[in-house]
Amino acid sequence: MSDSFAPDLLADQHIVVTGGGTGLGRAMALRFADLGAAVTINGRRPDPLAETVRDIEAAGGAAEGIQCNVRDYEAVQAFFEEAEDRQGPVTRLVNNAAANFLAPTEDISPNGFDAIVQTNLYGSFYCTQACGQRWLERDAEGVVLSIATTYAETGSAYVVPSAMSKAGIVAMTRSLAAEWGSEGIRLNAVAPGPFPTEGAWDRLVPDDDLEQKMRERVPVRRFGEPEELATLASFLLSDLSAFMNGEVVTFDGGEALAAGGQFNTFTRMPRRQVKALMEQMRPE
Ligand SMILES: CCCCCCCCC/C=C/C(=O)SCCNC(=O)CCNC(=O)[C@H](O)C(C)(C)COP(=O)(O)OP(=O)(O)OC[C@H]1O[C@@H](n2cnc3c(N)ncnc32)[C@H](O)[C@@H]1OP(=O)(O)O
Ligand SMILES: NC(=O)C1=CN([C@@H]2O[C@H](COP(=O)(O)OP(=O)(O)OC[C@H]3O[C@@H](n4cnc5c(N)ncnc54)[C@H](OP(=O)(O)O)[C@@H]3O)[C@@H](O)[C@H]2O)C=CC1
Repeated sequence: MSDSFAPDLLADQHIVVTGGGTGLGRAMALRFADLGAAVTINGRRPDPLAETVRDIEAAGGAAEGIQCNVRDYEAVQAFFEEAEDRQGPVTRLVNNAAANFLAPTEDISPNGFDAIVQTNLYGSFYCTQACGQRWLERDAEGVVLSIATTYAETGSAYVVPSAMSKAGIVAMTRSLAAEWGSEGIRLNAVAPGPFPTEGAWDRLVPDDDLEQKMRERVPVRRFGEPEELATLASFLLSDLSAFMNGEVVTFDGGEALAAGGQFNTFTRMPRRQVKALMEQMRPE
């Protein structure tokens, strides 16, 4: 996808993307590197990290991949040490790593709840705190962008640990925007609608029929493309958005709003049919 950002929009930045080996994290890492940033990605599996680093380097960018489980506080500390040893001070963080599955809430085990909440909520806090500590100590500015979801606001059936932890990420974003704003540290979040990644689709989309129904929920009648999210994230990490702090940007083709309006269901019928129905109901 082409965009009209200056080619050096993110030059001089060292950007950490958690979970940057796959899906949306990978798309963001590729774009940030293309815009001049040095990128460090993490995740638990070495292969996706190596592949993404290889692709960034092949395109002329600078990237490092470091294995790390963001649920583990000590591992996160060691990750940031290693990232800075390799590519200098980290200046931007994207909290993207996440876990999710569809499950009836009454059936979720303590371990299942932990797997999701510790990755999403604890992992985002550990990484954000590690960056904040460094930036405050150095009197350096910094930006944190967290990937939330639209159901952090509304809640959603069958993904309760994810909804709880993403709501916590939004609360962290808003709280620290106030606490650290005066120190030159900004925090924002993006709430994406559906973006077909292997990680999300394998776990959240049971079959083609449901996929089609999910697509029809989106007013623009399509899913998002990871490159579109990468464009928005580049803007949010750059100085172009310097006055934006504590914001949650919904990026979903209008899906969340459309789900809320009680008569929006009519938009799934042919417009001509809707008009005919409404015409019948007009008083003589
Ligand atoms: C168009 C529409 C889309 C539209 C999309 C709309 C918006 C979606 C918004 C958000 C999207 C995303 O976050 S998408 C991100 C998706 N990506 C990921 O989830 C990547 C990371 N995920 C993972 O690593 C795994 O899937 C996960 C299970 C979470 C963790 O794996 P681990 O190896 O760490 O742990 P495991 O040992 O396998 O499992 C830990 C416990 O969880 C339980 N567990 C595992 N899977 C389970 C399941 N399906 N149901 C119940 N319980 C489960 C196990 O039984 C264990 O409990 P015990 O048996 O008690 O031990
Ligand atoms: N796709 C979508 O429709 C939507 C996605 N989102 C959000 O976008 C983000 C990216 O999701 P998406 O790209 O779709 O899915 P992916 O499954 O591709 O991305 C999740 C990434 O997080 C990494 N990860 C998971 N657990 C850990 C851990 N404990 N430590 C370190 N890394 C971890 C995974 O790597 P590994 O398994 O190797 O550790 C993987 O690279 C997530 O925050 C998700 O909640 C939000 C709304 C919609």
